[in-house]
Amino acid sequence: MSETYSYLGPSGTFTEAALAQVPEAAGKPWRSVNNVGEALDDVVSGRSVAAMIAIENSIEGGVSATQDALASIPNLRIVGEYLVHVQFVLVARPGTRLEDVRVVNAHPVAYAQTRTWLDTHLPTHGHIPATSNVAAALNLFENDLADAAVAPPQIVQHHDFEVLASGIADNAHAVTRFVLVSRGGAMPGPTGADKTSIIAELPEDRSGALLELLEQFSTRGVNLSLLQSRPIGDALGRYRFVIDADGHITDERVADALLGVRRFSPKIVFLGSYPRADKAQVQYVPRYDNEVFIEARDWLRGLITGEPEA
Ligand SMILES: O=C(O)C(=O)C[C@]1(C(=O)O)C=C[C@@H](O)C=C1
Repeated sequence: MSETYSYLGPSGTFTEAALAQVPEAAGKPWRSVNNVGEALDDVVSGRSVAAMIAIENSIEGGVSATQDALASIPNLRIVGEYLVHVQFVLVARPGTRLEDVRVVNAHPVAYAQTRTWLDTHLPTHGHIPATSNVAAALNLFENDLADAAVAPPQIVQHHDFEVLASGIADNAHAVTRFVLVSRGGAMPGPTGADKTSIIAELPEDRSGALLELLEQFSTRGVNLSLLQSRPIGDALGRYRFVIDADGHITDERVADALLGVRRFSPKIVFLGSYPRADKAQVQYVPRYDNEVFIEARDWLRGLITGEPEA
């Protein structure tokens, strides 16, 4: 079985920094890929044991390519979550001045996080998208399609770039959330500080369907940390919902909520239960404790089997 880990390269990306946080990946082969689809294809085909992919940025929101791929490729599991503080510099070929810059090469998510700075300092610039932040910078040495690139600050440690500006991110505290994705079957055990991710569709033409979806969680005391709609893509006005819920599928309240969603949603994709990156213990009120669900089930079973009530 493959021991390779796939990540968005080339070496030096934030995705690589996220993979460096995975103890099991240390000393194993790492494969640099060009996009999320290629990374997930490595996992599906068995070429890699897992892939690290960006799923959300604190400024730009959900990475739609990732969310859509996870919604449509069956049998994948998120097995871990990792956070990376992202910062950006504007680099160029040696000798370039800021006033020479007409076209900027940048990964779309990085571009969205540096827009205010770029619009202020280069109000007439054009933008060419790159496959990653590091690729954006290295492209400057490959061709002259762009004059500058948005790149991670560490890039200058390995390459001879002119740094035109530092700290160009719109928010100095931006964080990108990454997930490690493996094939179905893999599931880390509960730690008390877990997250469960699903993608669910709503029954069509039913008023209050979104409220009904949310009620499945609220009536079991399950907090949601992410709720995002993505177009299904087959018609205008049709959406699926990407949901992160606090807790592990083996927590009774989470399992019960998922059963509720399953009964009501025409399509639900279970993406996995995995430890939270921030290791924050899940908070819930005692009436949603495992024991309360178990006691209620035992009571019901007793009623059905005719056991005398205690
Ligand atoms: O990993 C990288 O460095 C990337 O270029 C990718 C990526 C992304 O896919 O969202 C990762 C983090 C940054 O927020 C911007 C871009």
